Amino acid sequence: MPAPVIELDHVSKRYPNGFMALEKVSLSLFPGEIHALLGENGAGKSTLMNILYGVHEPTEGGVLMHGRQVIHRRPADAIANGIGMVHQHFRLVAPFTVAENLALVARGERQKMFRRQSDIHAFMQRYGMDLDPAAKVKDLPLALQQRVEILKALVNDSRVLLLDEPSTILTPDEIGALYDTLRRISEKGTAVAVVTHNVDEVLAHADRYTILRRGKTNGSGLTASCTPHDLVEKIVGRAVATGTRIGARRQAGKEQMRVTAAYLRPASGSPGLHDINLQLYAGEITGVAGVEGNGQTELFELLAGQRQPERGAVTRHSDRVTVALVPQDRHHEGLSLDLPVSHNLLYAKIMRGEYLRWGLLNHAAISRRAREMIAQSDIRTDSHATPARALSGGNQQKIVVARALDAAAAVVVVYQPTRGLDMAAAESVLMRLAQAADGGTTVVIISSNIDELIRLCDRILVINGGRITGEVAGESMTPERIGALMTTGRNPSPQAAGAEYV
Ligand SMILES: Nc1ncnc2c1ncn2[C@@H]1O[C@H](COP(=O)(O)OP(=O)(O)OP(=O)(O)O)[C@@H](O)[C@H]1O
Repeated sequence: MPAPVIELDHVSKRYPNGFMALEKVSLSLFPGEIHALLGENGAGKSTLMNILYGVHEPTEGGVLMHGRQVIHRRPADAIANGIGMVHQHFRLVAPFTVAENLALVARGERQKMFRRQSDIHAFMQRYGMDLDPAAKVKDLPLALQQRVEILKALVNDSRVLLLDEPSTILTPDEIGALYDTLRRISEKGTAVAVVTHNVDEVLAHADRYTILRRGKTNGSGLTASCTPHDLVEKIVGRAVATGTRIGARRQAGKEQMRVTAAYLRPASGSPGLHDINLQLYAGEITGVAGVEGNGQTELFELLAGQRQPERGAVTRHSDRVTVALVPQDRHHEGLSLDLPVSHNLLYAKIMRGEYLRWGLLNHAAISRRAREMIAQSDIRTDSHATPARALSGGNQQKIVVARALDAAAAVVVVYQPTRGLDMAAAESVLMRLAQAADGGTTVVIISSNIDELIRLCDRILVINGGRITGEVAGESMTPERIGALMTTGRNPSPQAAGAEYV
């Protein structure tokens, strides 16, 4: 077996607040291999990646490259040593072209090279990618923006490529294509490490895995010798039942909200919305499936009341119909990162004056309720007083979902509610949405995760190019049927049951 390119040798990381996020973790990344890093929310995956990439320094232990100890005090040190990283939130300059984005990060002589179209093509083709160097990043779909991020990470001849949850924004086909690209990259001798929560993806595409649990290694080895069951048990410490229907099919109650012939003009990066008609009923879960960027954000904004249609209308049954939201961009819209977990959980209620006593904030009541919500949603935090910024991405997501479900709103609109959550947390969020609907709440779930929609929803609308291209319910909710509507806007066969709009 070849020698590892990079190793972590008994690395521990204690954050300034005293929290021990990693404890004596060792890991080796080999050239030519795809290594999956798994673990529940808060297990320490991002901390580990950030140590490899020079964002954090280990408190104890060392980082070795080609067997020699290196010290990365900042990402620039790691980049200079041939480490590239693709972050979950892309760091591209959207109005710039693909070529300009690559040239921006190129160092030394390579800068010149990234100004010549022919050289850029040759560079991309090395990894089997064929993007238009003159395309503006903002006009590319997310899956292609991700390719630009990968190329950016490779521009300076990286020998190590790190990717933080790259598959969460992709459809199943796009995930396959991503791993084809990663395989080509690894075959060139680069060591690839991917953080993911998706066990099936790991078994299908990765060579080796490491599982973190509460900051410690809880298993590692070759994927060829393990089953999904083995991995799940090591990740969450118990078996998790996934794949079965969540809740019985529900009977729709009274109409709560209606969208009539809504239209939004297409804009750069947005297909707009065209003739959207939708009725939402109490006690029903409506799914909206689609490849990202097909009008989901715009539909969310209409339902949230953040935007008015240019034609058509969005009406609520009465003024008493309130809407709670789980937004797409939880960092900017969902959380105040510097406020404590407790205030983030109860933000809307605090703002409405529900936690005032004698005109002052009732901190005891806020803490009490926050602690209950933290326990109920299994939010992993030192304390309710910890700033939201110090929580792992998945635990931040749990705060946003817990707050939306605590609002007792008539309608809850959630955007990718389980993105970035581990299997156990994802199951718990889906169960809680089901319980809310069983209790009479109207739930709308916008997601590109077809399996999750089929398990949870009573009916699923498919959105493509800003239009609703079909609606399926009951037995017609199959991945094939929905997948076909998502990508082509057509039912796979004319005999298939269910409505289709053209
Ligand atoms: N800056 C910080 N200060 C204090 N604690 C932190 C800080 N960053 C992370 N932590 C804590 O360290 C632990 C590990 O966090 P990390 O982000 O590495 O987890 P993760 O495995 O990537 O989780 P997720 O899947 O939710 O993204 C968490 O409990 C988190 O609250």
